[in-house]
Amino acid sequence: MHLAVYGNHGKQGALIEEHIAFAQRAEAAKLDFVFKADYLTAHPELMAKMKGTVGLDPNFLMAMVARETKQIGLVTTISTSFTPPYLIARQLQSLNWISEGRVGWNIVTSIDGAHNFSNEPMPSSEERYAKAAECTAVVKQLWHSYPYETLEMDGNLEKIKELVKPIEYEGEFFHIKGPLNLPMHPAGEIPLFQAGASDVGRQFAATVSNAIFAATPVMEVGIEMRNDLRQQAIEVGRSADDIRLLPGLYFFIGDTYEEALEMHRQAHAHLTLERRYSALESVIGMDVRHLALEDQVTIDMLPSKDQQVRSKTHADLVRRYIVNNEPTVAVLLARPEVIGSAHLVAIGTPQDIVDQIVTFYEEGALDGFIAIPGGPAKSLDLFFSDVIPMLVERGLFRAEYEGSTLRSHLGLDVQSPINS
Ligand SMILES: Cc1cc2nc3c(=O)[nH]c(=O)nc-3n(C[C@H](O)[C@H](O)[C@H](O)COP(=O)(O)O)c2cc1C
Repeated sequence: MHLAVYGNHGKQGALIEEHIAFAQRAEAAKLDFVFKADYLTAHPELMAKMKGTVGLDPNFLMAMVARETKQIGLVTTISTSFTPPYLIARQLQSLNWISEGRVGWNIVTSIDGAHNFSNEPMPSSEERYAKAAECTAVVKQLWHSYPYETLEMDGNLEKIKELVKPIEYEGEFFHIKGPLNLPMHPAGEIPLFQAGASDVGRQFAATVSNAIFAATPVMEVGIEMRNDLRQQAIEVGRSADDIRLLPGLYFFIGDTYEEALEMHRQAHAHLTLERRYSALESVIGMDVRHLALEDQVTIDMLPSKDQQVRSKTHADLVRRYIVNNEPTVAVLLARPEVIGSAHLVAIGTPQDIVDQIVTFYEEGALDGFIAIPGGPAKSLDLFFSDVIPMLVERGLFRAEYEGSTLRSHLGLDVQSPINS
């Protein structure tokens, strides 16, 4: 099982130290990687929650964390919609050298941000994925355009010229000559993650990525998505195990279930009814203000499937919940698909959380997870002190690292270390 943590817990003033301490704690627990999302727009809601530090460029942050850790993987997020592939290839390869092979790239097509890149209106999901596919292909070609072996040529210009070749890429979105100005790190190709699970998003992930960061609020969604991704991987000539489903696991852990539930209640206490209505409107374009809280939301009330939404993944999850449950307005407005990012919510004692993880794993709803800490510090403390050791004890998670690259933690083929 692959375990990771989502690091966005910087508080004003203690920002860098807090991120470093968090990563060091995750490393002591032998987690696969720390993960950082990234949004290229200012979200007042996030600013309020994270005290203004959430917008720190994750690449710079990971460079800092790399110097203060030794083994844990570092997965950073870069948008293919707004970042040129040469820059992406160079930044990631730089980070891979700085961290000695520990970097992973979370590929996002972005929900918004077009207004900050002279690119309004936001391109459609289909266009963003078409660009993502080209961008990723170019990035990989650039990485390979300057192979590691060049460093072993002892400055022999003729041999270097033979190895370092332009890529001469001509596509719909990009015209790029190359080669990259930085050699590939000997740890091998940087592992790819993808976030976005519409039909075209899944197809893209199944074709290129090693793992998908997913929002699977209920078990059936996880099982369906995992089976689909594995099947699609086979169809494009990969093996089913080449794609790993890693959902977000938003946890609230206490000594008792009641304590954990209270943590969850407090974490959502700021969400007024109006904010919940707006959240629903923003995800799915549906206004339920005219209904009473105890009224049922029925299938025929759903807006057209063809309307433009910010994220098909998130809109489909809300639609799916309404179709399957026809919930009351009150129940719908408390769902993680509406008030959160649709991640799986785990509330309870360490034993409850472990039981939930094991059930999902055994049912084939995940290959691991990216833990998203919720609640006060105690919740995170119990995650490290109790949940992880219990998973180790059950033989589901490593007690020690076997290597010191992200490829090694993910079980990908490991290249020979430098100078061996
Ligand atoms: C679990 C998850 C995490 C995401 N994280 C980010 C992120 O960090 N930054 C970002 O700009 N977009 C993020 N997105 C948005 C996706 O990149 C994508 O643009 C969006 O979901 C639309 O794609 P879709 O049509 O496949 O849903 C995330 C989406 C999902 C489902």
